[in-house]
Amino acid sequence: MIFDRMENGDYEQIVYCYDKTSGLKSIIVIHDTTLGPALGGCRMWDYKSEEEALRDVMRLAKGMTYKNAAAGINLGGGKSVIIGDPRKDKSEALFRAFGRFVESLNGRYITAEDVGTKTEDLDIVYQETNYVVGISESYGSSGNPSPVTAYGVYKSMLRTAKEAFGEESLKDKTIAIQGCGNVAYYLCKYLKEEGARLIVTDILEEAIQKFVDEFGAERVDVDQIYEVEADIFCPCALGGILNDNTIPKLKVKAICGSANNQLEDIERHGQMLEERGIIYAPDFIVNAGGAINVADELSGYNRERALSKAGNLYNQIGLVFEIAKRDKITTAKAANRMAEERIAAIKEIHTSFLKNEHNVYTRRK
Ligand SMILES: NC(=O)C1=CN([C@@H]2O[C@H](COP(=O)(O)OP(=O)(O)OC[C@H]3O[C@@H](n4cnc5c(N)ncnc54)[C@H](O)[C@@H]3O)[C@@H](O)[C@H]2O)C=CC1
Ligand SMILES: O=C(O)CCC(=O)C(=O)O
Repeated sequence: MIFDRMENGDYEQIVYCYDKTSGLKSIIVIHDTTLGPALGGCRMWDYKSEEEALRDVMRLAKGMTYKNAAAGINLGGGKSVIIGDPRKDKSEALFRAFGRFVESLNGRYITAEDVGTKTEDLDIVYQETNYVVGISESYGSSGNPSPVTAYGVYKSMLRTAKEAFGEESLKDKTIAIQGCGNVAYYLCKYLKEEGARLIVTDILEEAIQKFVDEFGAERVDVDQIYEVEADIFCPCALGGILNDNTIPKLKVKAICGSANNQLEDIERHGQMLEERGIIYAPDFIVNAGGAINVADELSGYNRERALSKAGNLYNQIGLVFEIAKRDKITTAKAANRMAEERIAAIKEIHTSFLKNEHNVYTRRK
């Protein structure tokens, strides 16, 4: 069955990694390496089943192919998951064991952070492999990608507001934020400065409290976030949250957030949003700042350059809105089209033989 799923989604490689002593159970998925080695973070989550973990990592890996392609990054798409509770199951041995499996792929997969993993975890991974980005700045790396991701989300939200409300200001706009984590935190700094009103939720009480205290945000229960009266819904937690149950509840004019894979079904739920007159800013365009930031490391990290490229997501989102209107398709489809066209074009120029094939990884200083 797994080969059927790989064939249907055009996946290159799935690697199951197990280490008895550390208890590591991890899945690394390489979706597509047309543009270069597969880049994507490592998520640590307490999945209820192996199937749930596999489904998540396959969706995330494919999303990275599209994200990197649309953002103009010369890298393919991959992702990994570690099955376990990030609050209880982390250890040095676990992350070193994971690092050894990443190393065994010899550069076909480059890991980074995602939900449940942090810069300090990746510093441990770095003990075993060079194929890791977003480690501590003291190693000459780019550090935590979340501030740059948040900047890209903020710029994308300005462009989305222009599309939805006719002006790019977020002043006095109400933003409903799902997930009070890393990206949401840095994003809220911008939103607060703009004079937006914030409504937040999280499954963790302490995470919410920080946003209430620091940003004066209003809190709601986890399920209420879909029903609040707001201008923009900003998903910053996990994926699959725009679905048959939630879309009919939404009372917003636009959606723009950092979470990966927000639409449970790209075709159907993209269409449902369109029919409800809700402007959807496709997730993998909006949240590409993180990938842009860590990918920049591979050519000798420069913060200003990374921020400037993340800021350009304002224009990228604008382009997606234009393509959607021009081709009379949903914004979700327009974003996919943009990525697919770039991959197809680059594949074409890769047909001729080059002795020293240019490898982006070797450019790292
Ligand atoms: N950190 C980065 O630079 C990037 C993050 N992303 C995506 O953005 C999203 C957020 O990432 P981070 O802020 O780094 O993660 P994080 O782990 O710091 O924050 C996620 C927050 O969501 C909360 N959460 C989980 N399930 C929830 C639910 N059902 N309802 C409400 N809250 C819930 C968690 O308790 C946590 O506080 C993820 O989907 C991630 O894949 C995408 C690109 C880059
Ligand atoms: O932002 C990162 O940490 C690396 C890229 C990634 O995994 C993502 O954008 O989801």
